[in-house]
Amino acid sequence: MYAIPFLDLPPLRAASGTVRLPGSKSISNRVLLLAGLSEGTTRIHDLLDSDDTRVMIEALRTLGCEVRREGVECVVTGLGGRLHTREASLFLGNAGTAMRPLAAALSLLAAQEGGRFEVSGVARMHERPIGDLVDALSQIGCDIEYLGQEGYPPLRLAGGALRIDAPIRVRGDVSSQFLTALLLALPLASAGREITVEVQGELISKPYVEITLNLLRRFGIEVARDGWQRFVVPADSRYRSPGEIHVEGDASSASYFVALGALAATEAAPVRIEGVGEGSIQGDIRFVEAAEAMGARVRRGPNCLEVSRGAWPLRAIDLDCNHIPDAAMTLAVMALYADGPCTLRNIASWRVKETDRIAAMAAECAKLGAQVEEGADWLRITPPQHWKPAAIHTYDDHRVAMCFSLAAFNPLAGQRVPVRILDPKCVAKTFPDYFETFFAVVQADASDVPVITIDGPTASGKGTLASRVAAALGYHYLDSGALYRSAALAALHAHADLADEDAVAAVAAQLPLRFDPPRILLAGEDITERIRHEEIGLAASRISAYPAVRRALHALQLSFRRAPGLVADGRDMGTVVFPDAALKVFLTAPAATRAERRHKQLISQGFSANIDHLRQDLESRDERDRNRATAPLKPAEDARSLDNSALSIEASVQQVLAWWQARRPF
Ligand SMILES: Nc1ncnc2c1ncn2[C@@H]1O[C@H](COP(=O)(O)OP(=O)(O)O)[C@@H](O)[C@H]1O
Ligand SMILES: Nc1ccn([C@H]2C[C@H](O)[C@@H](COP(=O)(O)OP(=O)(O)O)O2)c(=O)n1
Repeated sequence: MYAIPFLDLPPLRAASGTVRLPGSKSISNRVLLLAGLSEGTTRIHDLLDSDDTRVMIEALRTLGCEVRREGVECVVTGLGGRLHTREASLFLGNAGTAMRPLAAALSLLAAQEGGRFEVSGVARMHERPIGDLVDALSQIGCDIEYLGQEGYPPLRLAGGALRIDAPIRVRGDVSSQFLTALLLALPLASAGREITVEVQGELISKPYVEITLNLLRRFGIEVARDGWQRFVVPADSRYRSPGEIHVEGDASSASYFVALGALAATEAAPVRIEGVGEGSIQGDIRFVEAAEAMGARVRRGPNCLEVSRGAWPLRAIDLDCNHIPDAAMTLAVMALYADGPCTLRNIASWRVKETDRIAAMAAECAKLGAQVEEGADWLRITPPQHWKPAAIHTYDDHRVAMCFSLAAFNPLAGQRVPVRILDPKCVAKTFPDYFETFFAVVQADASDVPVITIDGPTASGKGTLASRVAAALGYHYLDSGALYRSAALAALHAHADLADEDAVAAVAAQLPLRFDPPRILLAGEDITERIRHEEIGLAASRISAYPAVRRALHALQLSFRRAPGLVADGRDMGTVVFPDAALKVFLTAPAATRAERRHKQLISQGFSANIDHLRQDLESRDERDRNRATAPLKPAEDARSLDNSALSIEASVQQVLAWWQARRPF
C-alpha cells in the first residue's frame, strides 16, 4: 500500500493482463454480521481485508464473537442471536456497511435483553445521515439517543421495550442501507411474530437490497417481498450458518479495470478480471452494460470478464445511474474520453457517501480541464480540450482515488500529462493493493516514466538516499551496484577468471537474478547479505571496468524503468544509463567521512572491519571507478551536487524531494 502523501502517475498508453479482484465490501461486511449473529461457526473464503472489514471484525470481537484468520480464510463463531456483552463502545471508522446494520442489531438486542451500546466513527461518519434508520427503530420501541448532532452518529443504544404491532416504515430514497440494516437485524426480534417493513418513497440502489436478501437466504432466512415496497421477515426466523461461504470479487472495484480495458486494451491482449462474471449477485456488475454502451468490448465468463477497446473515442452517454451508484463514478472519468458531453442522472445518494461525491467528481474533473455542470442529483462532463496536469484531491474517498488513476491515459486523447493522486492510501477502505494491481497491468512509454538518478563514490550514502526517495514517491528502486556485485559473485561461483573480460561478461549476460525487494536472489539463493562483503565490492569494482560487462547489464537496468517511476543509484546512472533522467544528483562526502560510515555500517551488520584498510580500499576503488575508460564515475553535466557530509539522512532526502517537487508541473 502507498502510505505516502501523493502518488504521481506518468502518462499511460496501454493496458493488458490479469487482475484478481479483492472480495466485495458489501458482501464481506454482511456475511461477517450474519455469521456473527448465527449459532455455530462460519468459514468465510475470500473475505476482503480492508479498513471497513477490519472495523466490523473488531466490533464483532468486542461483542464476544470469536473471529480467527486462518490464512486467507476467516472463521467466525457467532453469538447465536443473543448478547454476550451488555455494554460496549464500538468505533466504526467510516464504514457505513458496519454502522447501519450494527446500530440496528444492537438497538433490537438492547431493547429485548437490556444493554447499552455506543457506536461512533470518524468525523465524516458523523456527517452521514442515520436519522431514517433511527426513526424506524424508535417506532418499535428502541431507545436511541443522538450523542452529537440530531440525525447523525454517534448514537447511544440504550435499551427500550419492543412493540411491533404494525408494519415498520422506513425511507428508501436516501440510502438503501437503512432498509438493509433492518432486514439484516429484524430476525432477532421475530420470535412469535412476523415482521413487515414498508418502504416510503422510491427505493434507491435496489441491487444492494437484493444482495441482502440473497445473503439472508444463505443464512436460512427467507424474506418475502412484494415489489420493492413491502418486505416480510417470517416469524421465528433464526440465523443458521451455512458452514462455509465464498465472497465474490468486488464488482464496484471491477469497474476500474473494465474501464481500463475499454480505454487501453486490444482484443488480442485484453484486461482479464477474475472474481466476478456472469451470475454475480452484485448490482454493480451492471456497470459492464454502461461500459459497453460507451464502447467497451466485453467477454463474460462464469467468474471472469475480459475487456478491450471497442469504439474510440468512447461514445457519450446520458444514463440513469441509480442501479449502479458506486460504479457510476467510474463513468464520470470515462466521460473524459468520450465523443461529447456525458450526463449521469439520479445520483443524489452520491452526496451522502464517503464525501459529497458529485461535488468531488465535478471539482476534480474540472481540474483536468473538463467542463462540468452539476445539479442536485446529476452531473454532466464535457471532455477537456486541453488536459492539465492536476493534483487530484481524494477527500478520504477510496473511489475518487481509484477513478482518477484512469485520467493518466490522456495520451490516448492526444495529451501527455502526469496525474497526481493525493493521499493514495485512502484506497485501503476497499482495495488496499489497488495501485500495485493497477501498475501490474498498465504500460507507459519508457520516455514518459520519470527517473531520478543518484550517482556518487562508494559509501557516499547513495543507496540509503535513493531507496528512501523511492519509498517517499512510491517509485521503483534500482541499486545498480547490486547488479555489478551480483555479477561478480556469480563469476566467482562459476570459477571464471576475473581478469578474463569475455568470461565475466558471459556470466553477466545470463544472470539468473530475481528481485523481491529488499531481497536479491541468484538462481534462487538469497544473496542479499553476501554481496555486501567488501571483497565482493572490490571484485565488482574490478569487473565493472569491462565494457563488455557493462553492455551485458545495460538492458537489465533499463527494464527497471516502469510506471510509476524509478530512482536509480550507481556510478553512471545519469551519464550513461538514463541520460534523459528528469533529476540527476551527484552525491559526495570526503573519503574520511565515507570510510567512517562504511566502518560503522559493517560493524553494525556484524562484520569485522579496519577503518584504515577500509579507507585505502575506498580510495583505490574511487580511483579505479573515476579513471576507467567506460562510464567513469563523474557527475553528469546537468547533475546537482550534494555534499552530505554535514547533512543527516533525512535532510538529504528532503533536499532531493524539494528539487524533485520544483520540477513537477503540479
Ligand atoms: N547523509 C548521511 N549522513 C550520515 N550517514 C549516512 C548518510 N547517508 C548514508 N549514511 C550512512 O552511510 C552508510 C553507507 O551508505 P550507503 O547508502 O550504503 O552508501 P552507498 O550506497 O553510497 O555505498 C550507511 O550506513 C548509511 O546509513
Ligand atoms: N552504476 C554502477 C554501479 C556500480 N558500479 C561498480 C562500481 C562499484 O565499485 C561497484 C559496487 O557498487 P556499489 O554501488 O554497490 O558500491 P558501494 O556500495 O558504493 O561501495 O560496482 C558501476 O561501475 N556502475
